[in-house]
Amino acid sequence: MSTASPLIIALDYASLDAALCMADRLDPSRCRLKVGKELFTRSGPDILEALHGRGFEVFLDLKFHDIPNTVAGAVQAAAEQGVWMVNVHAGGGRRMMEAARERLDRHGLSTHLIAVTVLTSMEAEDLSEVGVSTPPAEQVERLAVLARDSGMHGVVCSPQEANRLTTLCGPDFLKVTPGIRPSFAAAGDQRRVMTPLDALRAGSTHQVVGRPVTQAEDPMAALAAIEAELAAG
Ligand SMILES: O=c1ccn([C@@H]2O[C@H](COP(=O)(O)O)[C@@H](O)[C@H]2O)c(=O)[nH]1
Repeated sequence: MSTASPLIIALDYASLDAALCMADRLDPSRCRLKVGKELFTRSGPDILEALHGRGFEVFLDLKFHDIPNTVAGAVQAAAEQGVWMVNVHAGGGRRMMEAARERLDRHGLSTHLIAVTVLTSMEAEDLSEVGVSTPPAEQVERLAVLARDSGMHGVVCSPQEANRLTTLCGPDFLKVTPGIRPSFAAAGDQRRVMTPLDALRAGSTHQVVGRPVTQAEDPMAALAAIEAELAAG
């Protein structure tokens, strides 16, 4: 089932059972789901089958980053399992991204392919330690333009950069934004954050929300509060 909601709930759980327990409280008409490294490493493709069987569209967030041939094969494997969206690291470069896109096109696979720019947990100091002296917002812009030119359908960025990327890359370019923190939630390890309403107003096309919902005392109440905030926009 497809949904008009911009919300993607991150199922960051250590077991298939725990993830499905949460999925069974959610409704595919109200959100999409994201499967990341921890859950996929524990459960393998079974989790995708289980979520698809429950009617959810799934973002497989494995952030592939390797040589072009390897990434193209991994993206093809993900798309053949029917995921709605898959991603690579833009830092893998133009040839890697082009190879991934070309592989999808060659096999007629319509999965959305996006690229991670700068992780939302990183700030200027973190970038500087890995040899990037450019400020985060500028680095995001550089990688987003490269991603667009390499055939990506959009990027993962912080909502703080969404507005500028709409100007740079066009309104149809997807801005998938983790780093969503409602006023009631702690930032934790995230650094470049925004509230759901501010992210919506900034032009985020999809909002990834994990712990503010999954670790809330009452996850359904937390989700409803986020939906109410978005409805005000
Ligand atoms: O830059 C990025 C890329 C991916 N993520 C993922 O999004 C969720 C966010 O979860 P929260 O609990 O809401 O912080 C998580 O699965 C990350 O792996 C990201 O945060 N930043």
